Amino acid sequence: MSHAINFFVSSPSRSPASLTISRPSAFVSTGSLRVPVKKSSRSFVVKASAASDLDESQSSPVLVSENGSGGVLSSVTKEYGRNNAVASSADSSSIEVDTVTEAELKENGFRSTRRTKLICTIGPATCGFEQLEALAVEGMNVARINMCHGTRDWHRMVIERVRRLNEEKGFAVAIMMDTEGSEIHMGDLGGASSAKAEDGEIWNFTVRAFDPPLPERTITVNYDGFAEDVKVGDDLLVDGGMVRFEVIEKIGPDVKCLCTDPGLLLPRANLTFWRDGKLVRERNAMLPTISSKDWLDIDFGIAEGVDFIAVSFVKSAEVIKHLKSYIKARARDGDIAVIAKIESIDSLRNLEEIIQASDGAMVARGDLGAQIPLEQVPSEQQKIVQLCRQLNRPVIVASQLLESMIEYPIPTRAEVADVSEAVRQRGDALMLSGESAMGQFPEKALTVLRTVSLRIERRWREQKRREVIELPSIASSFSDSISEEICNSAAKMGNAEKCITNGTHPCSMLTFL
Ligand SMILES: Nc1ncnc2c1ncn2[C@@H]1O[C@H](COP(=O)(O)OP(=O)(O)O)[C@@H](O)[C@H]1O
Ligand SMILES: C=C(OP(=O)(O)O)C(=O)O
Ligand SMILES: [K+]
Ligand SMILES: [Mg+2]
Repeated sequence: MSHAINFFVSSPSRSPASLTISRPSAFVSTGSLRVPVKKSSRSFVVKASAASDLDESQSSPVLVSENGSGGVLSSVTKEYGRNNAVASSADSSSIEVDTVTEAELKENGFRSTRRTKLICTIGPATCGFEQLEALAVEGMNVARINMCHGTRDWHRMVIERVRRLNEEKGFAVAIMMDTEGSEIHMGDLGGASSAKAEDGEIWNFTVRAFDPPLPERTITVNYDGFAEDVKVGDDLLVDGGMVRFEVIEKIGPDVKCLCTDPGLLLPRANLTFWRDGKLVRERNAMLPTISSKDWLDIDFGIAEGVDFIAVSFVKSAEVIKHLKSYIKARARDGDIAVIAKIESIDSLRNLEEIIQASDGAMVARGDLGAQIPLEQVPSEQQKIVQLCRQLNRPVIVASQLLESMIEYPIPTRAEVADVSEAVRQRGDALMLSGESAMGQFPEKALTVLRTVSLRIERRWREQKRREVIELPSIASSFSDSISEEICNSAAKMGNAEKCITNGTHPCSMLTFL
């Protein structure tokens, strides 16, 4: 048994448009959840329905035109005209399309079969209307805004642009708001976009507040207990170990640290400290998952009608349940899907109940890799993805999928293998972070995600065609079992025949004769 979870974004001008996240599961579907988007009276539906995820007619995202006929976004290629948002089709009910390239249009006959959804973190590199449109054309399904960065006015501007893109150009891009969470992190570097820490340099980590500019080699820390909690000899990991320091001296609110692994410091990067090879987490465990600032951001998200709220550093199911009832009481026309970010040891400990309580989960590998040994991250990813599939929850694989593309136009082969693996595991969505927020090649990175996803998905379909059908025996009498054998043989031969027409070696048919 398999089924699909559909993400619909319907707009008054062109409704309903839907995005489908589909995946097989041994479990029966759970029903549907309708979420309103107030400003544009757009609605968002998470709906489960019976469908095979390898069935092209069921698994592809759908954009449907005003009159209900299937259509394709004309803005995807110059050839199809940018102003006319929807093209008509002969068979209105069966055409299912996504944003597609011209090549895909030709190859698939106006049908995109991509089931893996693509999420882009929006930042300075992609917040312009045209940049957002370029991402939508490349296949962005969800725009993510990270409340760790930027002001609410900035995020509102991005939300308005995405809504305008949907209304004017016919896209169906959803909005995901990601909470800051109350983990320990650095300040904003006094306005600098980054700072380089070199091997052997001494930096001052302090809880004192400064007016910009900051004194040289100074990092402010958001957590008052920081200087108290660290000890001389502790390792201080920035952004999950991208830069590493050793604590060498404590002077009141200042902590002097020696850079032992050089690298680029980014504003508001996360900080973790390790003692004797173990993460120090006593204080972290006491911090609330949703801080008072996060609650204000959540109110903002509800007022703006975001489609998803991703909760950072979830520790238990309780916080998800609390947030869901909070949203239910406040969101006017419905609901907002709550995504649990799995990025801490606590979330791994309470994984099943957290996923059960959530509408979906994110494997947030960036911070997860700072909390557990790096070599454990791939197996945890696999476990989370599998569990989400069993529990019928969509799952996002996030962080560093194409990290090198922040600077370079092509990915490393290892990155391509990582993306392929996430799709092969049947992750429902892949997410770009720095690659799209502040990288030099956001569109190219998205193209890599799209093409790799399509390639792996095509492979499943080919494999599926070759699969030997296992048909359970259900006959209760001798004559029924004869009928059953005949039917089973016919089904197997039909399947084998399909293999031949698809180029499979005819010898494979022998198995069925
Ligand atoms: N709204 C924003 N304004 C400015 N910079 C941003 C914004 N969103 C993201 N960025 C930049 O992109 C980087 C990667 O984004 P993301 O992964 O969402 O954040 P983080 O690295 O804090 O987890 C951030 O470190 C930050 O430098
Ligand atoms: C997605 C993640 O969270 P954020 O980018 O908000 O730190 C992560 O840690 O992998
Ligand atoms: K965040
Ligand atoms: Mg994180």
